[in-house]
Amino acid sequence: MTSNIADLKSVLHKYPNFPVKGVLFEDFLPIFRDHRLFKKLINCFKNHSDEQFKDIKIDYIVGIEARGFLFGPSLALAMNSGFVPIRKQGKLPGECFAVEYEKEYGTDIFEIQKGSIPIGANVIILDDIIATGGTALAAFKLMEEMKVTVLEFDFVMELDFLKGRKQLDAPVFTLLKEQEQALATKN
Ligand SMILES: O=P(O)(O)OC[C@H]1O[C@H](OP(=O)(O)OP(=O)(O)O)[C@H](O)[C@@H]1O
Ligand SMILES: Nc1ncnc2[nH]cnc12
Repeated sequence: MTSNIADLKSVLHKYPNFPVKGVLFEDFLPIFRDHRLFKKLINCFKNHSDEQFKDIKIDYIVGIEARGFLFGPSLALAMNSGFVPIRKQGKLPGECFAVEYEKEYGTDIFEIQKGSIPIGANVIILDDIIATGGTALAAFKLMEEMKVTVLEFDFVMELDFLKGRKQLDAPVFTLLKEQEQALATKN
């Protein structure tokens, strides 16, 4: 596991002042350019879930637009779970639950299709990064509307200094912890 983590971390790239001035943008897209790293990413999350939820069926991976869509369906397939998307407003047909939220660099509205997850199902919410936690909290609120159980939030990266996980009322697992980011941003 440790060397897998180091391999995955080695290809991450930071872009200062993107998409707005003052934000240090964490890009995890290079992971997908190498199928071996992509496979490691999926295996690491799957191994974690197998250990963490030995006797619990994870019914659905709920992926957050857009980057949660890049690896959510692959992880769901590996875990024999379904995949359900949370999308930005106006993209999903049919009746939806909606919630407005604030993130590190702006505001948005999320939607999920009513009835896309059965009441009482066990879900994991998946995204690339937790920054302020506004996005993840909005996803959680949608899960409350759907009356499902959030077993965990899973992220690839976390901006510790923004303390986003404090907002969340469910366990948080971050595959690649990024302790050094606070320093990088201040410099
Ligand atoms: O913890 P927060 O401060 O809420 O920020 C985290 C969110 O921001 C990014 O998404 P973004 O809204 O940029 O959308 P995208 O994935 O569609 O580019 C990222 O993929 C997370 O979803
Ligand atoms: N610093 C950051 N890098 C990448 N995605 C983000 N989403 C919110 N903050 C971000």
